[in-house]
Amino acid sequence: MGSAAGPLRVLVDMDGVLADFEGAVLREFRARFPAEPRVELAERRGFSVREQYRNLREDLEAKVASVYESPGFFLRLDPIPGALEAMKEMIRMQDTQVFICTSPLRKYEHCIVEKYKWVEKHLGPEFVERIILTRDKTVVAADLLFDDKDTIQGAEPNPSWEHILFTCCHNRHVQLPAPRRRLLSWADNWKAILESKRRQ
Ligand SMILES: Nc1ncnc2c1ncn2[C@H]1C[C@H](O)[C@@H](COP(=O)(O)O)O1
Ligand SMILES: [Mg+2]
Repeated sequence: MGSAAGPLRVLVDMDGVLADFEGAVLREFRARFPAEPRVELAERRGFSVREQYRNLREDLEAKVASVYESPGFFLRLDPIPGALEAMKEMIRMQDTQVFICTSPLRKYEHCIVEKYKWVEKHLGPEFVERIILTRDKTVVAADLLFDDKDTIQGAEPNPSWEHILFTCCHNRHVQLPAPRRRLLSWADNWKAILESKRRQ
């Protein structure tokens, strides 16, 4: 893929990259369970918010899950700063195909429809056409995947994309081995990452 074989194909994850999942979990957990201990964003470690709450106290796992499994949770997520502007710019770039690649919760009742509604509300119908919903991102063919999950595994042991780790509260302490790359935020130079991939 890339310049020799056609347009650059870019996958952009949703939770933690376009939509502020972590901020909303903490805000809504605090509102629903004000007397319970919680994990502040500065203390988050590891992708699974559920696992960290379980380690804090076993019964908190179900409580935190009930927050993000509630109707309206995914629709209420705030956009990550700069994400909407970057996506609208990226989709207009020449020789570039942009897709939103996101995994639904196993308990998918509200999550799936609300992800579609969120994209329509914040990015518009042209991006709704570009949603890829999958529990396995390794089988999707692309040049780049911007994603906040530090380890992405699935059926394909050698995915075609380069995973760019998007910095989020739970992964900022992860030391990436060379040659893995990060995007620190949407204010960081995402265009340089796209251009570097075109030249490969
Ligand atoms: N940090 C997270 N902890 C638990 N669950 C999470 C977290 N971030 C996202 N999720 C949920 C929400 C999505 O439905 C899936 C996968 O998200 P993705 O950003 O596509 O990896 O898990
Ligand atoms: Mg994510």
